[in-house]
Amino acid sequence: MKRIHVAAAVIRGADERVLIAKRPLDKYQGGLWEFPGGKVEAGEHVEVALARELHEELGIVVTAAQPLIQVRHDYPDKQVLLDVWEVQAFTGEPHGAEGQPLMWVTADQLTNYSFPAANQPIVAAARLPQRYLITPDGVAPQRLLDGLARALDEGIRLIQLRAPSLSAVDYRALAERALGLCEGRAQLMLKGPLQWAGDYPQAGWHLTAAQLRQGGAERPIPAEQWLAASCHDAKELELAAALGVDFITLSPVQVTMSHPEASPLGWASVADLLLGFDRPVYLLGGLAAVDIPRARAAGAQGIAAIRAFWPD
Ligand SMILES: Nc1nc2c([nH]c(=O)n2[C@@H]2O[C@H](COP(=O)(O)OP(=O)(O)OP(=O)(O)O)[C@@H](O)[C@H]2O)c(=O)[nH]1
Ligand SMILES: [Mg+2]
Repeated sequence: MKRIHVAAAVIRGADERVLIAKRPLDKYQGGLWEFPGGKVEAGEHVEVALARELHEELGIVVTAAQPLIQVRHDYPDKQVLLDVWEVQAFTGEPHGAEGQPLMWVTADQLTNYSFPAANQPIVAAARLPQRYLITPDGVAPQRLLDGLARALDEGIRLIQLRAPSLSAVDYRALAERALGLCEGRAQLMLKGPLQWAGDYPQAGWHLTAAQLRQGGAERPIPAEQWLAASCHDAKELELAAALGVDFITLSPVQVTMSHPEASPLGWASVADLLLGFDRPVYLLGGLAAVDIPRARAAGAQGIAAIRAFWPD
């Protein structure tokens, strides 16, 4: 069976809301919500197809778009490659040119709508920012919380509380305070034994590669809690996908000050590793905000960093 190449769009409105459309009842998967788009024609460039489909279905003209995520999915009767782009700017007022109902929803509200089975990673990608801040280790708790507050002011929306030099008791106390600070403003990811995850329903859990390698065959925490993992090679990507994580970090892309001994993957092998991996990926290791476009072009969600995103 030939895989059908589909161009689809996460369209951001002025208030960061996302446009979704209801598939007509007489179509394949009719009645489910979708990200507007359609099939790429033979020989057509995907960006051209995206612009054409959005003009046909919504009457808008795309003026700025960048790749968000690629998802391969096998339905019982067809195989699709969903090539999803984030549309940041367009002209015209979207309307359902084919009579399909439209809705603008916040990214977090996307989880309240029924999408085709292939869409789960797309919804995750639409909800996640481009920057993932990892906190520096060895910073006194009050200074760390002050830094976090400033990072939030600077627009950081996803944070991993990493403090390997703290005792379990001190880490948990810090986690409580950091959660209070992040409430309603950012998603906090915690690290540590999985048994702790139930104590922090607002937090996500970020697994180490060692936890991933020990892990079973089932997602260890509820779907409402974000689950992430640190990956370094093809084997760990495979384990992360099998466990059903929502997103990963892939490192080290370049040599970094925090892990000078690790040999870097380099951009070429990063792009190879990401081909066919259908969950949001943050590239990590010696990267900064200027590398985000390159990360996107390589198929990643964005960049994870300590130094580059810590407001010191
Ligand atoms: N546009 C779009 N298609 C999706 C999504 N998720 C998903 O599985 N698909 C699948 O990808 C394919 C896209 O086809 P489509 O029906 O939009 O194609 P099209 O606009 O060219 O329409 P037509 O060929 O039916 O006239 C369908 O098999 C659809 O089920 C999504 O979020 N958006
Ligand atoms: Mg369509």
